[in-house]
Amino acid sequence: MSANMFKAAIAEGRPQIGLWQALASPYTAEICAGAGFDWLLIDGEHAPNDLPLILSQLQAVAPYDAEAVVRPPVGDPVLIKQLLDIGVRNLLVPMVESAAQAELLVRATRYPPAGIRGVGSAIGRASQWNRTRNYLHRAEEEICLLLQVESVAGLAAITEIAAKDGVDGVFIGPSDLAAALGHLGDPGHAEVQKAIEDGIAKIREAGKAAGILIADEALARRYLDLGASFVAVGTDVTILARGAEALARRFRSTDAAPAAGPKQVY
Ligand SMILES: O=C(O)C(=O)C[C@H](O)[C@@H](O)CO
Repeated sequence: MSANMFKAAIAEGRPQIGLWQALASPYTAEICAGAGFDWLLIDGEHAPNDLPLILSQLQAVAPYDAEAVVRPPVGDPVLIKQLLDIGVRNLLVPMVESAAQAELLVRATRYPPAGIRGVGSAIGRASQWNRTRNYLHRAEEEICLLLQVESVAGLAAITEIAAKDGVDGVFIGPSDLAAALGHLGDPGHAEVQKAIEDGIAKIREAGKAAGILIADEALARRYLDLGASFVAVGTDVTILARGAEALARRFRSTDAAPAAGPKQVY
């Protein structure tokens, strides 16, 4: 079993720069895997990713240095079992709000007696279908569990969540946190920024890795300076959408009507 270099790097505080994957495509995931990022977040919460599609993206990224981090739509131990069995080694679990929830999520990543992960390594990609020697007793050391704090309750419990044995890092979700603090759509609001910076400090005080997703370069560098060690700095969707729009504008005559957006069919 190869060592999880991403887990080791964030444990040592070595910055890991990531890119969000929301196009739900192994083809674009492979393009991004060769772009030079340390990690790619395969989003099962807000992108149309199901288990087979996540598997195909894991396989597409596997030959590259970029480490895949997968976000399930919810912190469900059954779904976590399935993700671990297809070979996910790094989990980012959304909306964690208590130490008790963190404890359950740690147990979901561990086999008995330490945890509740069901044993299916014989038919799982994670063990290379039992080609990996002693997988059952070694799996835990290479699994990286990252929990998201992005609500008022989560902020109140951030120290206890971060301190939990088995939690490798805490990610602050700026969009949901802004909404929770009454600033929907405005993660740059001073109150949100203070909560983020206080949160990073508390995660670091607990001796754990702090992470975030922020497309603003100045803020990303600010958080890295504050000690965040897994920072996603953009999304594949945004790169494609804004890049395509900018290119189209370069060739559209200035008096042409602006491109019509999609009919509101949803
Ligand atoms: O709350 C957040 O911000 C996140 O958790 C990241 C977002 O969910 C991501 O989808 C980008 O908007």
